[in-house]
Amino acid sequence: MAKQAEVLAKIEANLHRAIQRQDLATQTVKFELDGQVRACCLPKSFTYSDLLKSIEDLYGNRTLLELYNIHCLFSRDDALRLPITNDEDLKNLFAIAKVNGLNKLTFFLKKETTKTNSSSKMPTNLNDDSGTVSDDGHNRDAESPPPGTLVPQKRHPKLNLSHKSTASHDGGVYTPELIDDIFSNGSSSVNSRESSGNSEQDCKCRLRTMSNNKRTSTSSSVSGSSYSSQTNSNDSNRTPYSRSANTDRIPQTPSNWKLGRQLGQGAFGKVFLCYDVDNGCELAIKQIPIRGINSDTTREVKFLEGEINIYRQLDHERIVRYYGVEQTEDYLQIFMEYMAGGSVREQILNYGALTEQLTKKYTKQILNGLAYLHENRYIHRDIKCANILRDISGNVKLGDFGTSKRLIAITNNNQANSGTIGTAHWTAPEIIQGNIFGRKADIWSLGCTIVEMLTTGPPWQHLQPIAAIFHIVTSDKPEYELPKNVSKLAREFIQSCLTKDYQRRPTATDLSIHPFVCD
Ligand SMILES: Nc1ncnc2c1ncn2[C@@H]1O[C@H](COP(=O)(O)OP(=O)(O)OP(=O)(O)O)[C@@H](O)[C@H]1O
Repeated sequence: MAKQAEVLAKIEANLHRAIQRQDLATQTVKFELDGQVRACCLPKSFTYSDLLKSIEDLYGNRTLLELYNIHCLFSRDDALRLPITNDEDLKNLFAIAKVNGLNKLTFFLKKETTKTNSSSKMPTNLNDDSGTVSDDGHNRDAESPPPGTLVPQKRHPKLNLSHKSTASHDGGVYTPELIDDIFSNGSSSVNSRESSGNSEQDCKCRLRTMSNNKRTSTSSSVSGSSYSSQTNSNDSNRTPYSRSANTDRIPQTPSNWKLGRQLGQGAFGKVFLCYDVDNGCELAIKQIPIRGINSDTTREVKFLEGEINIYRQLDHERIVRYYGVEQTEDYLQIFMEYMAGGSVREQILNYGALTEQLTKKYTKQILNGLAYLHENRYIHRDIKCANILRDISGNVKLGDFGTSKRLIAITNNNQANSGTIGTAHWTAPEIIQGNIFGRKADIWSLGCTIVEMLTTGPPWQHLQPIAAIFHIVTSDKPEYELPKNVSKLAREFIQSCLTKDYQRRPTATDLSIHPFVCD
């Protein structure tokens, strides 16, 4: 009997060791194509051709011919996706995964067109093992799920934050960096947000706590444009989109308007001038193509609509005002305050790096906007010169807050291969490591943005996005070279923004008393 138990124990130990060996040699890799999530096992250091082979096995060989690009998800809350195009990208990816202790990689696959018309596009002799594909790319005819199919609920990797966060599907919401934050002011609303899980409801809750005295009054430094959204006790300065004086001044979405000239193009869509026929005002409108989106994306659009309706209530002289959102068959249209000077990115492209004097002025104004967002428990998530917009008087405001993550999901796009400069280089290390997405991440991005203003590019500007994010997580200090005449104070300010440990990184309020901006 004892002998039998001994033999059984030995077999069990051997089995255990074998399983462990197996675990070390392979890893689970997850794929998502048009909402179809599948997974397979690949060797620990697989090659680009292994990756393509797996995609072919899981989705059918014609998929490869239609594939536009393969993106890897780099942060656990889906804020950063980067293209994987060769073995070099994969090598960087493995290195980042190793540093971050990631065992599961997720790849997003995007087809050239959302509407798949495979029969006309594909050679007829191709071996198709995936059944017919419908307009939304879903496999309708397959009798049983294809190999590697995962249950749909698993679409987004669950956040595994070391601290409490607000609802995971929120856009630019607050995540406390420190455990103290959870129990300090606003803890009850954090809890209520977590329990409701309804982004619009939750944000309303939060905004109700915004006090009117936090709003700054219109100053002479602000644009003289009649569309400026500054609040003031004097209602004569109110935007035409404001409601009556005794409401919270939530701007109305224009209902009768004409499309004007194109102002610019970003990763997710085009921005146009928009003329409100009823009151003669000009706004900016961002049009994001959504024709042919699948049901997962429809859900993201709904969330974004809810969030923008909340952001409409944010009202500060350093924040570009949102005027609402509208959905048509073809586009999601976001109405915003028109900033006649365009972005600081364009300013740099047209006129070169900024002087320290101007950088200081912009930094001060960006800090004011950030402090307001952070006090109200929002995170911008995408601070960079392309999202700092200028009015006609040469003052700046923060634009595009809170929408980046949602737009990545809606357009299944990333910014690195869209002709725009992307976001990877401005991303804080804690985001790439998947630890937390808090206010301090905006401070890191601010540091990168100041480097961008002074040198025309962020730290590690010469690197490809995936190599840049590898260096962000592995290097002790970001790599950049400021012009020789940049002052010691400016250098210190940038260094403190780029403190790798987010717990030691200063807040926007701390920085607002730094001598660089107080002088
Ligand atoms: N509110 C606005 N007023 C005036 N022009 C704007 C406004 N918002 C955007 N633009 C113009 O449109 C361009 C594209 O803006 P968009 O926000 O789509 O992309 P981006 O921020 O430049 O890049 P990315 O998509 O990578 O964030 C800007 O560079 C700017 O010139």
